[in-house]
Amino acid sequence: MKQSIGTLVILGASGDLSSRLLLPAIGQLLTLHPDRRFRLLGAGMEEWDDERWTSVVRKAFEGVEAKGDAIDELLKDTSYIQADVTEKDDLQRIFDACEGAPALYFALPPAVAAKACTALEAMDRSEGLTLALEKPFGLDADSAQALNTQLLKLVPEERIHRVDHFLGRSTVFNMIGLRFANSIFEPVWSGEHIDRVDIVYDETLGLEDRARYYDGAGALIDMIQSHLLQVLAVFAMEPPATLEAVDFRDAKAAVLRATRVRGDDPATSSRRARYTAGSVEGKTMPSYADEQGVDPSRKTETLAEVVVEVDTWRWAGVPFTLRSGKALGRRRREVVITFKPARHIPSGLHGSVEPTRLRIMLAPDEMALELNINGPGDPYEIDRAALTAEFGPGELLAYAEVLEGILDGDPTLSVRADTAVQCWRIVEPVIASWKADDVPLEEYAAGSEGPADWPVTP
Ligand SMILES: NC(=O)C1=CN([C@@H]2O[C@H](COP(=O)(O)OP(=O)(O)OC[C@H]3O[C@@H](n4cnc5c(N)ncnc54)[C@H](OP(=O)(O)O)[C@@H]3O)[C@@H](O)[C@H]2O)C=CC1
Ligand SMILES: O=C1O[C@H](COP(=O)(O)O)[C@@H](O)[C@H](O)[C@H]1O
Repeated sequence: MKQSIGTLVILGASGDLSSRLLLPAIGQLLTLHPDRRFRLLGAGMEEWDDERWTSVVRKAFEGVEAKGDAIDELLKDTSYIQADVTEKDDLQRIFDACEGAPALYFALPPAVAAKACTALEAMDRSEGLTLALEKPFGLDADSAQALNTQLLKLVPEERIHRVDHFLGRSTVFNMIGLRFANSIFEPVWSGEHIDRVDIVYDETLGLEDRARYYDGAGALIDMIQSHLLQVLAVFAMEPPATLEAVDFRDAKAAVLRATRVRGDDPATSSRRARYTAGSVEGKTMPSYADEQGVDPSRKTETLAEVVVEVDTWRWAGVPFTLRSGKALGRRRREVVITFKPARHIPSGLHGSVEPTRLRIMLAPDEMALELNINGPGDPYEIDRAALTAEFGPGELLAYAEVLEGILDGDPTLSVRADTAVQCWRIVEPVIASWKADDVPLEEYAAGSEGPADWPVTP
């Protein structure tokens, strides 16, 4: 541990991200790594006082059974500052309450985060200030580039963390171990042997009262532009020499620079849909368009699918389908690698032969290698079998992993400035094509697998 941060400040502390993901992660981190100490400040628009804030923190900690001296100390000393974080004077009050070097975690809608940075520009900033910004980083490639430039006026690059919590998920690193620590996978990890790759993140969750943010984002920006492209980058990278920040982030950046919508044709390489009323896991769900705070005329998609290609020697011609949606009937979070058919199957063998598939599941962390084997009974009959393994959960929650990087000033799991811009560059043609209505907004009933006529992902 080489923690340099004395105070962690959550800006937007009364929001969903803070209570549902950040506070539990802090609780877990301090329980498992009790030698860490820092002050926690919450700042938000809500008229909360210290007591109310502490009860929110305590409840989040209870949810992860957080305990120990570090937890008790944090709870004794944490406080809440009611603030409009786009106002200089309010930010000054926050700095005044910090002990040691502060890290500002922007748990804010992206437009508000950008305004807060503008306010920071005009003030004296605390020594050792670190900034952690959530996805989506900026609103498009130009604004992400402008935000990069603006942030550099505030602090040096090594103290800017562009957070993507999928990089803190243990399975994303499991993919690296599986591929590079075994001699059987890396030799077949290319378009020579792989037919297609599907990165799927289907959620049963609906809007969860997040219309204010989500209705302006939709599934493409909320999930594909950030999380799924990061998973793609880790999956498709060239073998890095080390997993140190410089090698790891270079390798990811090279993949994303070579990635573009398949055939440069978003009209044929993307789909979008929105859920109508239905029932998910026994819970009735209203139509997305009728959810509180939604403006149906924005035509926000709740399910998106984009096919991209990675224009490199290794991956030329392999379609990578990225799909994510909400209110679907089945939670499905996996990377599915479909291998090319066997070159020749001796005549005499019968039964249906499907391609070999490797599934890498993202929570629960598991894998399955689906093979054709001669099953029991008739020795000439081909059957299907799956070799399965559990990776086991990582020690830390994804957000705790990411927070540790921020506290220690380790950028390995944070998204590099150029990469954040590349991710927008990849999806921008899709956004433009959807805006022009070149791709119809289809519908699916909440609780279904998506529009009935969409091809099923393997
Ligand atoms: N929620 C999630 O599951 C995840 C969210 N994220 C990202 O986190 C960010 C925040 O999302 P989320 O928490 O869901 O959004 P919410 O709308 O729930 O929270 C945003 C918070 O910011 C506060 N806020 C808005 N403007 C200001 C301001 N000027 N000064 C101080 N506080 C302000 C809001 O207060 P008020 O309500 O009073 O206006 C609210 O408490 C987004 O970028 C999102 O992409 C990333 C991963 C997961
Ligand atoms: O960033 C986000 O991620 C979550 C999905 O991640 P998980 O780790 O909570 O499964 C998604 O529900 C949310 O819409 C999005 O903003």
